[in-house]
Amino acid sequence: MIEATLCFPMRSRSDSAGDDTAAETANEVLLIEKRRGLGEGWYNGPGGKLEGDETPRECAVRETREEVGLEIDPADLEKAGELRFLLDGEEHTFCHVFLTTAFDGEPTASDEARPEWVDIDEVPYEQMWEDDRLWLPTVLEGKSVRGAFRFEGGEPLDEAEFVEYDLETGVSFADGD
Ligand SMILES: Nc1nc2c([nH]c(=O)n2[C@H]2C[C@H](O)[C@@H](COP(=O)(O)OP(=O)(O)OP(=O)(O)O)O2)c(=O)[nH]1
Repeated sequence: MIEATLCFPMRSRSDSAGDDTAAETANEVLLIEKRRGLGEGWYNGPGGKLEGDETPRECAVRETREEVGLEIDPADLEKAGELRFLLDGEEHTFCHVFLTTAFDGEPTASDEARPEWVDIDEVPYEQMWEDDRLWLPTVLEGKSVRGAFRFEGGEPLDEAEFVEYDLETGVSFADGD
């Protein structure tokens, strides 16, 4: 099973750079248009698969740096979700979702990603993974989620059919990840 992360930097519209604005007042989220790999051509948060023995937080920090050039202190990531993606009845990917309002730098495009600040009421769900509309609005409101999403039809996951899901909100997570 693949272990992966997603990171959603947030800011309030009036900010020109990241600061420690409370998540409750943030009304824009940094999405990327993914330029290659799984989910190519769709919007998502920065993120990717864990490498070596890194923790999910370390992975989210590294992927956000590599994809859009923002620097984040791992302690400033707020765990917001745990998502299980199942393909044809088998565990395929376990994804840790983080939010942050504290980061340094300006989002910059890379080979992998084109970053774009988006109003949280204008997230382009029609150009995203089909399940995202079910859990991302809750996450962007500052509530935690735990979900399982079933796909069928074989690899790759982004061409499989999304068939059903379970979702809990307002959950808590074990320390450390
Ligand atoms: N928003 C969202 N993200 C998803 C879903 N399913 C899924 O795997 N992801 C995320 C988890 C990872 O952050 C990302 C896939 O990892 P990745 O970006 O490293 O994949 P890749 O094939 O490009 O891998 P790589 O060659 O760059 O290592 O997609 C989904 O249903 N919704």
